[in-house]
Amino acid sequence: LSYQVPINYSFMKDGSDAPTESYYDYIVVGGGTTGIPLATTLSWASRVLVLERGGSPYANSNITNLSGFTSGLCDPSPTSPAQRFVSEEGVSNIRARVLGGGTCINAGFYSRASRDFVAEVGWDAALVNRSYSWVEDLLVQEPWVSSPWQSAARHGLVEAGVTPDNGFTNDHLVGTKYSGTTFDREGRRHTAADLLQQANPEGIAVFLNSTAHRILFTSKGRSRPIAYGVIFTDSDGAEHKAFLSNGPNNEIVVSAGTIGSPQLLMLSGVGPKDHLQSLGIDVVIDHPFVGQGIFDNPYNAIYIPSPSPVEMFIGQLVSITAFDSYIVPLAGARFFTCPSTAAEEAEASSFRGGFIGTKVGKPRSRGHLRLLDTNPGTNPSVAFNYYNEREDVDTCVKGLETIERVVMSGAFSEFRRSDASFGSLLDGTVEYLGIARRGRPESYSQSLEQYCRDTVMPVWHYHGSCQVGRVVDRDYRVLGVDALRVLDGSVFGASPGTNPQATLMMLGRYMGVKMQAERLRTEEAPNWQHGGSWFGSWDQE
Ligand SMILES: Cc1cc2nc3c(=O)[nH]c(=O)nc-3n(C[C@H](O)[C@H](O)[C@H](O)COP(=O)(O)OP(=O)(O)OC[C@H]3O[C@@H](n4cnc5c(N)ncnc54)[C@H](O)[C@@H]3O)c2cc1C
Repeated sequence: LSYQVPINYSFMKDGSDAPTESYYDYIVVGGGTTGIPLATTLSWASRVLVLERGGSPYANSNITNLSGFTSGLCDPSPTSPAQRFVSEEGVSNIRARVLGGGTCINAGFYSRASRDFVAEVGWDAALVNRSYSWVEDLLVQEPWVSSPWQSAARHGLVEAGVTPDNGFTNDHLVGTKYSGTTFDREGRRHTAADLLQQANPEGIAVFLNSTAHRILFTSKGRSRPIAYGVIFTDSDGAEHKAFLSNGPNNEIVVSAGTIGSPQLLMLSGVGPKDHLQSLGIDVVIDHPFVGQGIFDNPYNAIYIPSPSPVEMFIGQLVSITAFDSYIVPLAGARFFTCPSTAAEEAEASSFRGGFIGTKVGKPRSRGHLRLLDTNPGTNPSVAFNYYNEREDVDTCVKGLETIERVVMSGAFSEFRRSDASFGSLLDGTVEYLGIARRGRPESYSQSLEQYCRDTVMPVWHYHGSCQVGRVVDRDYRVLGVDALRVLDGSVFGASPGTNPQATLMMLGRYMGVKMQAERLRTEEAPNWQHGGSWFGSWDQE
């Protein structure tokens, strides 16, 4: 792959250049982590349209360079690739809005799902391995030891008992490990959008700044509704319609992410009947579980000011404990808060220190998502119900106890002030995060449970709003309707055991291979003959 920026794919256009009406074999809504490898793969035997509400990642240095990571997350503009939302419990969160989706704004940590997870969801293990390898060959870099802080954290984790030391592996293993990263040694980010270099340019169209408003269904002469098109608007607000060509295998695939996919289903009349009717949405099918059961991995970090300078470090080192928590060190930048004054900016640039956080690996707490209005640009209202379940709190507390052993280890002593007790670090983190202290304990060291609840933040790995068995079947087809699938992080009923980007890119490739094989089995030749396509008009340019 080439990593020159900006990449201008011949098939990537602004939505304002889209025809008013056009026809495809597949319409993929959401050019993100899962949607791009899917569309890229399908483009070799079909005509595929990708609709992405965000812009191109290639001209934005906050995306393309590691040094822009925190600035990118703090960009509050209406077109920011990192769209913010606040959950019903008041916890600030982020969703992607850019071609490449979450891979353009994430921390780059790359780790395969556990073998148990692959077996539980019933995937073909050989194809899973081939699909992971496809992604890894194209995007994933081996980690490297870049700083003494990183090295001290690693040895501290082993000293704290998170063993064995597994060295470098992309596999999900209990112990401490380095994993792959989508940043290279020059700090350049490699994203799912780069996978489009593998697409067949004749078989794919990508429209940017194109927001899907509604999936069109018909029940005419049928026992159940079938999806046949998508209405979308470009950045000027002009409306376009994309339709499926005739063909038994042609489908719409919603890959708009854990927030965007249930939102689009509901806007299209697929969701809990009472909720849709309360917003005046015509019900296509009563689907009570759309948006229900959403979850996020709660994460609690501890800020450790350092007496020595610290280089920026994210997303390569992790400890996976036997009690299913993830201990994640990050350093060298002011993570988790966005400077809003000149003084805070100055402080951010002179930042010295790091964070060690604990994430509940398999959260039990479940929440819900509901629409606030019928505008696809409005963030739905989401409750994750962090720490509603006792087991999640217990896992957090055990994680904090592990972090205490890391911070107080001999290996880590160079990066901890000599007078710092664990309790003072907990209280210092509460100050750093700007949490009001009314009703809080004298010191959080006396109540780790309360620390878990008071300082919970997301680690942006939410899933579960269109779960297999409740909203989609095991092939990700939406139950009760035809020609419609959902494929992205929303379909998981449980966490893949690790950070999801590896498994979602793998899943896009995996399903692309399977869907293409199904098509080729039932058709004699690639389906190039359908009428009314945009290909004609582009060929004339
Ligand atoms: C800040 C941050 C850090 C993270 N760090 C890591 C990490 O280090 N490692 C890791 O493995 N994971 C990480 N993650 C999580 C991971 O990136 C996400 O889980 C993953 O990218 C989600 O993939 P997806 O395909 O479900 O959705 P996305 O990649 O979000 O794709 C959905 C796409 O659909 C588009 N869309 C939505 N609605 C519409 C619509 N109506 N019309 C058209 N387009 C639409 C969106 O703009 C988006 O591009 C992180 C996430 C964030 C936000």
